[in-house]
Amino acid sequence: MGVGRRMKKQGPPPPLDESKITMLKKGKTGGADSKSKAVAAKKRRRDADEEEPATKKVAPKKAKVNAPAPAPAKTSAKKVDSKKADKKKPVPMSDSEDEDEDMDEMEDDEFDDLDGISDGSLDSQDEMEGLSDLEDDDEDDDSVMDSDDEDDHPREAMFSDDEDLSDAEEKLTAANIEGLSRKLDIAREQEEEEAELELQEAAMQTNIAGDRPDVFNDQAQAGLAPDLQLLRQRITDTIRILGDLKTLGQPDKSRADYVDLVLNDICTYYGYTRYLAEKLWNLFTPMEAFAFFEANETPRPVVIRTNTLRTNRRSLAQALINRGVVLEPVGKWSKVGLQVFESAVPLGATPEYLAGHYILQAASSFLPVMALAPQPNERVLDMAAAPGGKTTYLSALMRNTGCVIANDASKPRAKGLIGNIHRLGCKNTIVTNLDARTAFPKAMGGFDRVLLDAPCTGTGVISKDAGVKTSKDERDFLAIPHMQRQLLLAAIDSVDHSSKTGGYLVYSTCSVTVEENEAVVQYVLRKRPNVKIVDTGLGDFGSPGFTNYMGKKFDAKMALTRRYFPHRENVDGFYVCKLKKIGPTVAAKADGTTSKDRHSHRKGSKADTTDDDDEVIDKTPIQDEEGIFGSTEGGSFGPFEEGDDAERIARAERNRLRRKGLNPKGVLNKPKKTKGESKSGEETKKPEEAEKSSDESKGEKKAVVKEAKKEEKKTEKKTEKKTEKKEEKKEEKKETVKPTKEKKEKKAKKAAK
Ligand SMILES: C[S@@+](CC[C@H](N)C(=O)[O-])C[C@H]1O[C@@H](n2cnc3c(N)ncnc32)[C@H](O)[C@@H]1O
Repeated sequence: MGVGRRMKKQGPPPPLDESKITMLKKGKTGGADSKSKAVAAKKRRRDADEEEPATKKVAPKKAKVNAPAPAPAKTSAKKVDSKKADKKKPVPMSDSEDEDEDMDEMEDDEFDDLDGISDGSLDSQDEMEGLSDLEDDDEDDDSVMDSDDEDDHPREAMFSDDEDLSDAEEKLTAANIEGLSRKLDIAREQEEEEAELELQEAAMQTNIAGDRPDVFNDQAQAGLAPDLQLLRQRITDTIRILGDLKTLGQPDKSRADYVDLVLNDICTYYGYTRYLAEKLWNLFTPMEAFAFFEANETPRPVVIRTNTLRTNRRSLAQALINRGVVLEPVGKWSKVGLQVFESAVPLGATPEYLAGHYILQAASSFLPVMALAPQPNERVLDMAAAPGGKTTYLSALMRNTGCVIANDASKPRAKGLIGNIHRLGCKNTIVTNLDARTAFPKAMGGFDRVLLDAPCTGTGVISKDAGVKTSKDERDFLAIPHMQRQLLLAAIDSVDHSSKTGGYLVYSTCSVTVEENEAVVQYVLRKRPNVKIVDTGLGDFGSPGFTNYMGKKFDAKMALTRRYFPHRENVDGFYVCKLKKIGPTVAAKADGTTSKDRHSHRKGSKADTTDDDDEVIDKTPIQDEEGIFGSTEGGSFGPFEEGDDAERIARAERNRLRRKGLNPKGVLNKPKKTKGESKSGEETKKPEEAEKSSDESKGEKKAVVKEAKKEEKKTEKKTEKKTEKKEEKKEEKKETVKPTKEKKEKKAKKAAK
């Protein structure tokens, strides 16, 4: 079965909904709620199984393997019906009333001084024709307000019932009946597929005594292209065996043998490098890893974000429906997202798009902004901002007040950023084009909040960019986390810990690897004890971050960080960590004395005179109820210094070349090619890849090569010295030989005489 057929079979992805999180999570994640979720999921499945007799049977996949007993399954029709019933359920009055009350309170307490601000947003709205539904706008404004104060009741704030959700859906249903019925058909098909998948899963989990499939004898005939269907079958068989190795495994084969086999098959079937396949495999149980690899083969749903600076979600939905777009609210977790199922018009060219009423934005990239929860009138830094999906959301949540500094190191990308800022009408935003590792907080500091949506390897967005499967190697997984650490340290130092409204920063990546997420956070916790991990306020959506991984322990609060996966939440793979700065960063001088906080530019403090060349290492002994923050007691992942990185990277580079059968000396000492000259073979990078890992990561790679060259030169010098010495010795020998020759000649002459 080819990739295309696989996709066809799976159909379009299901709508985004946190209630769809049913995947079992791996024990080794150490995630706080993973076990309970898994148990709940199992229980749901068991309950459903008891309620309903089997209506479908799984045919035996291979003659060789005994077919597992058919498990009872939920009928898809039932699922669809219950879904419909759910949809028709009105939002309980009490909830919405409560919410209104809450909002009133919030307005009174916190936003008394924002009259002018709402005027501002209405002004901009008035500019747009046909968008005069001020009541609606007020609702959306409220939605902006209640997304904050994460320290009080983050969950309620973020996941309170969406006041316009039920209304909007009713209207959408009436106006869009044909499209929605088509959508329901699609949903039904999907449910059927899901039911079948569940059956397959159940079949995989069935433990049949005496059934020991010999997957090792299934080797494809040498020299022939692999039969993808057989390969897939063997992957599922091997995963089943790994689930119960004792009963199903061959006595002479170890777990490592099976893992090796299935990893090779995954590489062949899905097209990953062995290095990346292994890295991703290690994040999950075998069964879940399979689900993850599968999910990477299908696109995520198309989502647009309503720009509340220009319109509100209800008006936007109506306008797009009139143009033949089939859509619905993205889920209760967002008040501005719309999931698009079908569109008769290109979404990037509608009049609403051009007027900046919405932006095409992956659902997962709403999350870091929601976690940061910027407040009106604050000063916010978006450190790596292009193309601006998150910047423009920040600006909207701040209702075009305060100031957002949107920075990006890439000039071409910064141009795209400016385009989006203009289109969406963000008037509180300034664009800078700086290397955030060194520019902040030197150029500017003292921000109330900082967002670092870091450049990453992109392992969370493989469905969008399949190139990641083969382009990311060991070098990238050393150089990119190195840059992420540098950026995050700069982000921390740019936050004003004494901000009255903030003092927060959010670190996010669209990658699922531990090196780029928990390990980076762990590193900065050690380097900056003046920050602590706090709740993201994103509720139960997503999974907790790893508190331990492959024997390495992280800070216990790492469970407060959130992970999102394509196969669990049907969103791009993503990581979100929220930090609170609780004290000043202190610069350590060479003589051991410390200077004052270097990030108080805003207040004109004299502390700004800190020597910028000093390495900033926070030595403030700040404690919380559990002891010193950032303590890595018992852990082994975090502590290492910048210098260590360079050495590790250089070593990895040499090893990589050797593994490829190349001579590191020859490759690394090659003279530099001039601009425009193409590089040879494996050194060539695709443009999109180059963009992803950014100019800066290229800089990192150059540094790697430089480092390696240094080492090579050292060894060259040594060998030169050795050969010099050898030659000297030879000369000496010659000289010692000469006199004996002369003596012999003299003797011979004498004898002749
Ligand atoms: C994941 S993207 C940001 C996406 C953006 N936040 C959004 O939502 O549209 C990472 C960005 O980091 C930028 N970048 C890479 N290295 C950087 C550095 N040293 N300083 C600032 N920006 C950098 C890249 O140019 C890229 O645009």
